[in-house]
Amino acid sequence: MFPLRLLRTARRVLPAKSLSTTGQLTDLTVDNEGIATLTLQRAPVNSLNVELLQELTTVLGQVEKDKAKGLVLTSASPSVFSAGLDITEMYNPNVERLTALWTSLQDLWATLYSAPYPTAVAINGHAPAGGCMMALCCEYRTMVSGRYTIGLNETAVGIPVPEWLIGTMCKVISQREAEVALNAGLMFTVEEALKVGLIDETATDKADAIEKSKKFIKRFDKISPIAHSLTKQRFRSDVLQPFAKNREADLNQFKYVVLQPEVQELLGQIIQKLKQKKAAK
Ligand SMILES: CCCCCCCCCC/C=C/CC(=O)SCCNC(=O)CCNC(=O)[C@H](O)C(C)(C)COP(=O)(O)OP(=O)(O)OC[C@H]1O[C@@H](n2cnc3c(N)ncnc32)[C@H](O)[C@@H]1OP(=O)(O)O
Repeated sequence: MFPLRLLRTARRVLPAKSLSTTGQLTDLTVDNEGIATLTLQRAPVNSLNVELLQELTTVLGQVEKDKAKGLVLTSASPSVFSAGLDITEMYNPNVERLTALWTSLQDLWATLYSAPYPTAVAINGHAPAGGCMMALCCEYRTMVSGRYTIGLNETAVGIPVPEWLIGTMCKVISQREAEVALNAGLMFTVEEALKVGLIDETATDKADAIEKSKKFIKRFDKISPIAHSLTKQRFRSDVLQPFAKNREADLNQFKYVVLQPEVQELLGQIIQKLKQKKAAK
């Protein structure tokens, strides 16, 4: 049996104002054609803390409930799509908050990856780690050309990449390219990302990236929502199903790894480096 939420029967085209909301950390607008644009706006770099993760998952639920035609994800920052998990949430953490951080990340991944509506991302800047994760969940990736990087650099910050994220990456680029990149925490330039298929096309600026993303969503105008959502589900179920069974173990592994003294030391060094970089600007 398929989960009920995947049986998406109809898309509604509502006037822009009826669906738009502005949270503290995100902004949701819906255009006249019913395409939702969700903008990350946690300055300065959209790092994912508990509140942003939870707000994103709530807004995605709203997009589904309101039967938007599709979703474009982007960022309000001029140069960063998202810097990934908020590193300060993992450094000397309160264990309850660390649990909430990982559970909220799991919820966001599962909700976005299994979204029954078409999804595209306009990556308008750097997208390391959790930023890349959100982009990988979408069905189409457009990235603004420039000196930006994208990739899963978790190992570089001391975090082993979980199986569900490896699975998500291997659905997009070849297993060989993924293994080489993830084992060493390598980041891709925009050109490299295009070459390996991590992004689908480049854009000249954010407006162009959003336009290209919307063009992708419009491909589904003549496709039955049930046909789309169930086919998408079938492509992704081999990653989603084991994840659902192993959530608790995944959480425990994350907490165990993050609380190791050597990982704490590494996270402290990264925070220091980011501070020094800022001071040198
Ligand atoms: C087996 C199971 C267990 C394992 C589970 C792991 C699974 C992984 C799944 C997904 C999760 C991933 C983990 C992560 O996401 S870790 C985060 C990794 N992120 C990074 O390494 C990015 C670090 N940041 C940068 O490289 C750069 O900031 C940037 C994004 C390239 C932007 O550069 P820019 O020059 O524009 O900006 P600054 O560097 O000056 O930064 C501006 C301020 O923002 C602060 N900052 C930056 N990044 C973060 C961050 N990730 N968290 C918190 N804060 C961040 C920076 O310190 C500056 O702050 P300031 O203004 O107060 O000085």
